[in-house]
Amino acid sequence: MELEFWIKIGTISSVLMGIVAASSFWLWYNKKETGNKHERVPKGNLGWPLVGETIEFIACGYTSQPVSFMEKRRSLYGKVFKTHILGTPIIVSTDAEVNKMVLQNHGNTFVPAYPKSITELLGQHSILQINGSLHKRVHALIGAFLRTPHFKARITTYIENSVKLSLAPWNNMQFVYVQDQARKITFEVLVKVLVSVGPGEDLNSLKINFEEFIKGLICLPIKLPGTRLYKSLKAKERLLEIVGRIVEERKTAVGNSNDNNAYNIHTQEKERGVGNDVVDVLLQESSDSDETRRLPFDFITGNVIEMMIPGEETVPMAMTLAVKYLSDNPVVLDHLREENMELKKQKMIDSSGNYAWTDYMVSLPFTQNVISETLRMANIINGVWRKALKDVEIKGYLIPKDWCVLASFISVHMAEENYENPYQFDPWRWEKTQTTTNSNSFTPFGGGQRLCPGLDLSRLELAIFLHHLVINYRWIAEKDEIVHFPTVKMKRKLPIRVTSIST
Ligand code: HEM
Repeated sequence: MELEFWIKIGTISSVLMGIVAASSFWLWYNKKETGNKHERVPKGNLGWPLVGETIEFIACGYTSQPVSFMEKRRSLYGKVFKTHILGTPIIVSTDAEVNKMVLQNHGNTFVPAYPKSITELLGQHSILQINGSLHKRVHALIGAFLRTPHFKARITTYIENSVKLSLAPWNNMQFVYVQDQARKITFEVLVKVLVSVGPGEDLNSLKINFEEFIKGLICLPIKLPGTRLYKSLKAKERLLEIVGRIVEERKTAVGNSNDNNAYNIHTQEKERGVGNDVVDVLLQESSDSDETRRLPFDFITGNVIEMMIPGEETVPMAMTLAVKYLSDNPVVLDHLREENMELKKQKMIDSSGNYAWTDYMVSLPFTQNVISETLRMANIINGVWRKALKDVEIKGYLIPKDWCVLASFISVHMAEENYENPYQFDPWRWEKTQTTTNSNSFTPFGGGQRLCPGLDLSRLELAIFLHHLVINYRWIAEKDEIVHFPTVKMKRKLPIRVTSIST
């Protein structure tokens, strides 16, 4: 009994000593960072040892105002401050100009920084992780391909068909769960863009395994059998197998149809991004006459899967939140319906009746404003993380080498100084000359070297979805809430009851 007592006392003392030692280190570290050269490091508080200010950060993510974590510190320390969240000390910028400088990344000072579980799952050649000239080249190839008239025409028709097919049975459903329906539509489109796989067995396997794969993006970075990370890595192996087989078949088919290898095309054509999907575009690069520039097979298969990550959750969440905001703002919905009914009428008069890319992207200005306003308020990607490769000074703030920076988009999008009544869903604000989608204060798709190449594709998908939704249906949304952590979601997947509009 006595021995047990002393063991307990011994254990408690060791734990206490550990806490004291960690706290002393922490105080020293905090002081070190604010002293001498680090006077110019932004002010702030690194919080508790190990956890820093993570608990408050996460707690705010579960409220209706996740930006309150940033706002509180901004009012205490200024627009750029330091904190310690999710296992790392970090400098947070809520300043549009500082964010711009970080994103522009002159002199390649900043590299993407992700939690360990994400880097484990991404693979070292992922477009999301690579830097320098290879990144520039791959980014430009994908961007150029997605801008080709050939791609725009094909994908417009494909998305239209996919949306119409998905919306058709809504009339017979008691509740439509918008979040699920939107996910189904957008995953099909994404897979079409990347590997041209249509509905069927391969699409189902890709969907099942991709869902398993992304569950591990935010988890404990332990790779033992049975752990979340391990299961996700296994799912990625299965994804690589499926995509690998498709890429192999494509290579063989092209090789058989043309002895000179159809992928060995003229450089100018490559720059124009000719091809039917991202696999085609990357395969063209794997046959470059300059051996040093050839993209290896693993690079192509890995990247096709990794490019699904930024596209898979973002577009369906934007669709879902657009429906949510429209349900809460009937005047906006009426105006949106009017504009889209008008286009429909015009198309019925027009002999072909077909819609083109420009119909959705140019001829529906109010719809595009609804999309901009949805992206501003939804903050589906609420900011990006970077790591400084050297000491860098921006607007008088010093970001020391090896520190992480969070360029917080949500803080800029929800600040009164940038948007009047920022919590009001007001698509008309985009008609005012000073509010433009090209400004530093509007960055839902990031900016600079890593500006989202799927920007126009996302706007197109959203416009097609909204068009066919509002011309065909009226709806009443059930009560639901937006959750902001770890990613933006609707608590109940946004159930709505629809009635069709008879024409
Ligand atoms: C509403 C929808 C979307 C939003 C809000 C969004 C947002 C973003 C943001 C903020 C970045 C920059 C990340 C960074 O700087 O580290 C990004 C990058 C990227 N996005 Fe999107 N995205 C969307 C849709 C898509 C789609 C549909 C695709 C697929 C074609 C896509 C593909 C990519 C890729 C490949 C990158 C990496 C670019 C690079 O690092 O060079 N995104 N996206």
